[in-house]
Amino acid sequence: MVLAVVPPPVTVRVPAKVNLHLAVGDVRPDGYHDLVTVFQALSLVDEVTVAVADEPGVEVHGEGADQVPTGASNLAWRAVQLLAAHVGRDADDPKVRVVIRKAIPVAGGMAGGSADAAAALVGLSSLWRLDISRDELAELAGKLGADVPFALYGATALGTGRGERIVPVLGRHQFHWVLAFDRRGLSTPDVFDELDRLRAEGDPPRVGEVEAVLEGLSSGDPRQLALLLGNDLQAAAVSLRPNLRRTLRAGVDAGALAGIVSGSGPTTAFLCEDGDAAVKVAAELAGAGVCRTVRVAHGPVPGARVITTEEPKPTPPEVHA
Ligand SMILES: C[C@](O)(CO)[C@H](O)COP(=O)(O)OP(=O)(O)OC[C@H]1O[C@@H](n2ccc(N)nc2=O)[C@H](O)[C@@H]1O
Ligand SMILES: Nc1ncnc2c1ncn2[C@@H]1O[C@H](COP(=O)(O)OP(=O)(O)OP(=O)(O)O)[C@@H](O)[C@H]1O
Repeated sequence: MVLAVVPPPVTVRVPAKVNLHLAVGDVRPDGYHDLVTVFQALSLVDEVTVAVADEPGVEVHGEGADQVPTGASNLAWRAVQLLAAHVGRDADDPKVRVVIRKAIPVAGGMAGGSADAAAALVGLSSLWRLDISRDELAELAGKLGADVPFALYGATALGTGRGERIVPVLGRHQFHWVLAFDRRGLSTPDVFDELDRLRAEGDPPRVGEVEAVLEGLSSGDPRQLALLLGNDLQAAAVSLRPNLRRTLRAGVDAGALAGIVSGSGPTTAFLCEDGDAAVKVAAELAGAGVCRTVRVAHGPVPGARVITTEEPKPTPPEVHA
């Protein structure tokens, strides 16, 4: 008699991102925009478990779970199907169950869905014992979305092309952040469309050169980096959500060194002097009543990686506004 050994489930922890610098070029014929961006992975993480199962599907728990599709459009499920097809398995019946525990806000500009997709790729590579390099996974990741490759690598990185071409940025310094979640999400294509509209009408501000940001990062001085943070999508996000202006002001009034919209928003990210300052800014911002929830995080942290079940999940202090 031959007994089939079912491999144990694999859990992957994967970070959210903030763009320290996001320069957006003109719209391309394929509808995308060329970007030059600096990503940083933060200690705000989703956890994704993949397991062999007769009943395939996706389960979502945690932050914003009710807004996440559990069918074929879930980005983690699309990752399962893409990897299955790539290695010659049955993509329509991959015999996998995916459980997502979310802490990254949905449609928040922090690449939450992209993170889950990257985690599914890493988790399945381990579950199926695939001999596949991170660079080969990154190729597949880029097909799922512009932000997915970065979630594989984490840390701090320069992104070009649609944002999917990643080069690591070396650095030993930790930075401390406060994140303000807005009451509702924003659609990424809507924010890019709004930027095109604003540019057709006038000349919204553009960020400076990326080199200065890379120097600010290597100095390790949050005061220097704070002066260099910039996001071309910020004007568009604020145009669609004028309340973000008040949130950005409230964070700086609370003592943050600088505040920016994270990616396409509406999450706002505040760089702080150190960990203690971040806790103080978070408490004050929560009291200002300008957002739904406030979190403290630090970065850079590693990209998607398999964790052992003993490893406790970091629980960033949560302050309800
Ligand atoms: C805003 C950022 O988060 C910054 O890192 C990303 O550019 C967005 O990355 P993403 O959500 O992974 O984006 P995708 O899922 O690939 O694309 C969603 C939509 O965003 C717009 N999009 C995205 C990336 C890019 N370089 N140009 C774009 O115009 C396009 O309308 C695209 O159809
Ligand atoms: N696993 C997932 N987690 C979150 N959203 C998902 C997922 N799969 C599909 N979605 C859909 O994708 C949409 C965008 O979600 P996501 O949280 O990735 O946005 P985002 O963080 O703003 O993305 P980005 O920063 O990459 O532009 C959601 O509104 C949701 O309907």
